[in-house]
Amino acid sequence: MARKFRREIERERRTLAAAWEESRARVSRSRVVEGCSRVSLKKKKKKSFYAFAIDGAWAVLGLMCSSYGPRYTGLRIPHCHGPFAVRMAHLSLGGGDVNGPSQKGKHVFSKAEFHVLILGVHKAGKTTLLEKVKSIYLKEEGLPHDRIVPTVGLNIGRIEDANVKLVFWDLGGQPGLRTIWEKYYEEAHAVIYVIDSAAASSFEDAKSALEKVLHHEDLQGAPLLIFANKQELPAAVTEEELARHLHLKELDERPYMFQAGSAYDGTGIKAGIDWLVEEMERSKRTEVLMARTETAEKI
Ligand SMILES: Nc1nc2c(ncn2[C@@H]2O[C@H](COP(=O)(O)OP(=O)(O)OP(=O)(O)O)[C@@H](O)[C@H]2O)c(=O)[nH]1
Ligand SMILES: [Mg+2]
Repeated sequence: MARKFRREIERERRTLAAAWEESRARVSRSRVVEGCSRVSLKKKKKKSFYAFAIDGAWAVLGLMCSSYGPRYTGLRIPHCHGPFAVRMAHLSLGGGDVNGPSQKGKHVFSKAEFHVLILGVHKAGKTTLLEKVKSIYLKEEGLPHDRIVPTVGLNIGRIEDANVKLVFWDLGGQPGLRTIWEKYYEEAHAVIYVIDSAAASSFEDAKSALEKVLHHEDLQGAPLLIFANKQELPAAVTEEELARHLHLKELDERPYMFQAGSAYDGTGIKAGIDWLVEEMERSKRTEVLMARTETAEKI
């Protein structure tokens, strides 16, 4: 009886000891888990601190590049202004994608792409101009003049400047083809309107076609470069004379420039494109088109 009683006490003691061991193991296991979570919490805090610091740096850089930077610091960062800066500040201040800083970097460093429409009446020299633009910027031979035929569809040219990508759309200028022009207006950031400065007989047609372009609501605010082409010909009028001939009233509402030049020898092309790029970079229209593209990308 006493032996039986002792065995029961022994069993009870072992059960209690096992329970005690189990509870100790559970506590230490939870400590290990807790320890882990503390470490990952620390890491998380560190990570979010770095993310915050990087975001802050982007914000400062963005604001420095915007119009506020030069105003308050007297420093202007070259080639870093206009919508590019606004975009940088916007992205860095949380307006960008939800995919984190790496995505922001991707957007900030990718070049802005602008679409430029090349319009004008037939034989003004649009396609020859596009070929010259490609040969100047891409440093490769364009099509020889005698192989350029009247345009029926669309010629596309892509070039990259130091800061931007430019996509040119060259359309046919024959009267029956001009109805196609407006299909491209909505997506265009700017227009190059080419005129044969040596063909006075075509000025009236060039003027009325240009007036229609300027009246179209899909092209509101688009910067306009009027390229007075074929300047190397003796009969060519200067850009001032051409401006007098055209006498365009609607021009006051948009950024515009008359540029004399030649698609044959390349004069005036770089100056014209430099002006156009600057105008596109600061244009309200560019901001609107960019916002529209971003929205479309998100959908
Ligand atoms: N002298 C001279 N001729 C030019 C110049 N640019 C173009 N041409 C000539 O003008 C003619 C018409 O040139 P295109 O480039 O085909 O004109 P376009 O405006 O594209 O004509 P469409 O496609 O019909 O609308 C061609 O014979 C060209 O060689 C230039 O700067 N100087
Ligand atoms: Mg053509």
